Amino acid sequence: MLRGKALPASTHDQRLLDTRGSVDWLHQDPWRVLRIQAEFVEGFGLLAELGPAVSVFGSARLRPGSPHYDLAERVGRGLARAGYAVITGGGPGIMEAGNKGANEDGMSVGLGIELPFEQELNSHLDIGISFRYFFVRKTMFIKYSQAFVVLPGGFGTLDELFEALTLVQTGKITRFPIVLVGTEFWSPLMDWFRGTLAAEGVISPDDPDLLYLTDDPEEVVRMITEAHREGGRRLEERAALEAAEEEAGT
Ligand SMILES: CC(C)=CCNc1ncnc2c1ncn2[C@@H]1O[C@H](COP(=O)(O)O)[C@@H](O)[C@H]1O
Repeated sequence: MLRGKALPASTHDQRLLDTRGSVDWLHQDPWRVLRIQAEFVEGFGLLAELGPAVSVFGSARLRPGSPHYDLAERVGRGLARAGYAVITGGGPGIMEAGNKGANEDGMSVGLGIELPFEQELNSHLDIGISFRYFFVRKTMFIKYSQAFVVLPGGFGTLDELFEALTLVQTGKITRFPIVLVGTEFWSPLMDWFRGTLAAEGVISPDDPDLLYLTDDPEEVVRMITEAHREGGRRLEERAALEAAEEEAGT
């Protein structure tokens, strides 16, 4: 309820119907909420029936010919052949390589981001969506994939890695393997986790074990499928135990 001086100078109807007015309001936060909502609706709608999927992250800057590009392509192919859709940021570099590998044998998805410079989704996609908001896009990666594979990359890649790691560490997502590909690139980070973060007591000693580390695309697929199989088995065991307890009246 609004009274007296709190009353606005015009009504919602007036502002809707008066097309001659200023359009500054288009850029105000209440309107943005609807755009944000629209991005969620579009993303949820397009991805709802995707099936099992793995997100592949890595540098936008590495080009064909780089060993990491080649590795990402092989990872994408392996995941697709194992029945996983591959989701990337839809851009160039490692993202493009992951999509390219997946495209022939499975579903290839790109969740792009609007950037200050012109940027197109790569051409190896079955489903491509461009987001305005980073946080909406990040929700899609987490919601629609069951594992993250992280190849060498810069700040964008680290942001995606640390978000998933925090969600797993705090129990917000479970049965969610995170695989780092590129032992030479990632080992210094793992050493820092153990030698500094765990040693200083700012993470638990076993937190670094939340990450798998490998150079082998086949092992990436094996680690993910085994983690999912193991997680599924544990869920079934728990359900059976609960059913038995219920039957016994305990
Ligand atoms: C050439 C160039 C800089 C293009 C940027 N174009 C991009 N298009 C889509 N996703 C991106 C882009 N840049 C960063 N990202 C996101 O951040 C990660 C890569 O960032 P970086 O290059 O490691 O830090 C990707 O996994 C992706 O999800």
